[in-house]
Amino acid sequence: MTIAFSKYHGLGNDFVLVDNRHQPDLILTAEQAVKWCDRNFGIGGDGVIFVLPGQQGTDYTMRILNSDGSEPEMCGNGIRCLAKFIAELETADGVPVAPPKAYTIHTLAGTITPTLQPDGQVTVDMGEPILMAGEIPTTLAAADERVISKSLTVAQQDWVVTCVSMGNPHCITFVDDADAIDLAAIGPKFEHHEVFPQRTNTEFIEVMSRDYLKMRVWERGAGATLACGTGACASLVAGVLTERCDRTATVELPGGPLKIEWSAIDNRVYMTGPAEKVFAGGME
Ligand SMILES: N[C@@H](CCC[C@H](N)C(=O)O)C(=O)O
Repeated sequence: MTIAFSKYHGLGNDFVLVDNRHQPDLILTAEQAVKWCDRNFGIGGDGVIFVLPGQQGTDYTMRILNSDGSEPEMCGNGIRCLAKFIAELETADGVPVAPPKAYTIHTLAGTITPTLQPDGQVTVDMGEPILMAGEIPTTLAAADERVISKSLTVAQQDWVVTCVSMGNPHCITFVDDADAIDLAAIGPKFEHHEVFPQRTNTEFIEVMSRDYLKMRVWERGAGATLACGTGACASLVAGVLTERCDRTATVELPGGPLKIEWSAIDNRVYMTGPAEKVFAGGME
């Protein structure tokens, strides 16, 4: 059977999008998703994203499989791509889509709301950051304590880390030179460290100014990627918690910049950035 797909990316964090609206179960297995994501033998991507019927009163449900087949709770760049994909599907169904247009999306991290903007960007209400160690999860502190500037030894080096969940776990470390980090060598050691029972995404952040952060990321289940939306949000939160940056900042990733705000009014994090369609096709 041939399954139709569309390929999108958000700042080079690339995904294969699948229309799964007609049934509640995923139409691909984790093994198929791994093959589809293969850059030599498949379509190529950091993950496969499925749009399913809404749950609990939401418009739609998003599920995602990382390129290693594991299922994360949320994906920031992916949900911007998903919003554009939904607009594509609705337009094909004859439903008019006029930005600004918001969709409520059920995810494993709760309800997330992306809004298509008239300029083509997508703003996402990413919800409130989760700061308690037990909920991130990490054993770096007691379950009901925050993990702010804690020492962690990884690969015989001492690091100072702050941990934040945006529905998925992030370990943030501030460094003098983000470009000097050997991601392929150190990233897996953070990802699989015993203090992260569900593994972790890791962000290496260089503070350029109070409103400009430079970030490189090693993603759980996907490795080094060109951008990570939840990671950019978590890093901004970590920057505020450690008094390194303002509540609104640009986070520069290898794939380009994201605008991030952690609102002092409602405690929610807002992310704005692009999402682009690359091509469409069919896969066995
Ligand atoms: N790239 C994504 C995050 C995707 C999930 C991540 N690899 C995980 O396992 O938590 C983003 O833009 O947020």
